[in-house]
Amino acid sequence: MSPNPKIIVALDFPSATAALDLAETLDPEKCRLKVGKELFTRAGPQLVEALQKRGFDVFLDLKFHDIPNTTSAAVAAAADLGVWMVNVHASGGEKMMLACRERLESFGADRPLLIAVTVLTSMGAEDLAGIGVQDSPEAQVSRLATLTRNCGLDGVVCSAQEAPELKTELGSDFRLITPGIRPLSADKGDQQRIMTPRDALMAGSDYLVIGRPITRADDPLAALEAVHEELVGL
Ligand SMILES: O=C(O)c1cc(=O)[nH]c(=O)n1[C@@H]1O[C@H](COP(=O)(O)O)[C@@H](O)[C@H]1O
Repeated sequence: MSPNPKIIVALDFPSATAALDLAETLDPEKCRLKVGKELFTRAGPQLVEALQKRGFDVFLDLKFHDIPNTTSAAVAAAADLGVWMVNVHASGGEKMMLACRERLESFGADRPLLIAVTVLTSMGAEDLAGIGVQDSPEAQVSRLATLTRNCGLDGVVCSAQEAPELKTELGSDFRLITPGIRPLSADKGDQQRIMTPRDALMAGSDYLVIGRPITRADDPLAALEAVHEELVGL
C-alpha cells in the first residue's frame, strides 16, 4: 500500500458511467485518476467531484493554452474544484505560466500542483519540424522544462526518455509526469516517445500516466496489478 501512488490512470472515456464503472474497481491508494478533454467535456465538474468523493486524487488534464488572464482564471477554477493537479502548455510562454502560478498562491497549501506540458509524447522530430521547430524533441523539452521551472511551476509532462537529463538539469524536486508508458506487451498506438513502467521510474519519472494499456485491457484491474508487480522494489 503506497500513500503516494505513482500510477495515474487516464480515464479517456466518453461517458461518466464508463469512467465511474472503472473507478469502482480501482483503489485510491494504488492509483490516481486523470480526467482529460473528452471526459470533462462530456461529464464536467460533477464527475470530478464524484471521483474525489470516492477518495481519488484527480489530475485535471485540460492542457490550458491561452492568454495569461484566461488561462490563470481557468487554473483557479480547477483549484476551486479541489483537484490534485492541473496542467497548461509550456508553449503558452513565461507570462502565461507566471500568471497561473501567481493566481494559485491565494489557495495556499491546498492549491493543486501546477505542471506544464512540454512536447507531446505523440510528437517526434518530423512533427516538430512541421510546426517550425528545428530542434530535436529532447532540446525543445529541455528548453520548455527550464522555462517552466524558472516560472516556479511544480513540474512538467514529458516522455520518460527525457527524464534522466531533466532530473540532472532541474533537480529532484521538480516533478516529471510521464505519459507514453507502454508495458512490453502493449500496443504503441499513436504514442512515439515511449518507455516501459519500470524503465520510466528508473529513468526518474515521478508519476506514470497510463491510459489504454489499462483502460482497454480485457481486465483493467489485472493490468494495473501487473504494472504494480513490475514496479516492486522501486
Ligand atoms: O498531458 C498528458 O497527460 C499527456 C501529455 C502528452 O504529452 N502525451 C499524452 O499522452 N498525454 C496524455 O496521457 C494519456 C496517455 O494515454 P495512453 O496513450 O492511452 O496511455 C492520454 O490521456 C493523453 O492525453
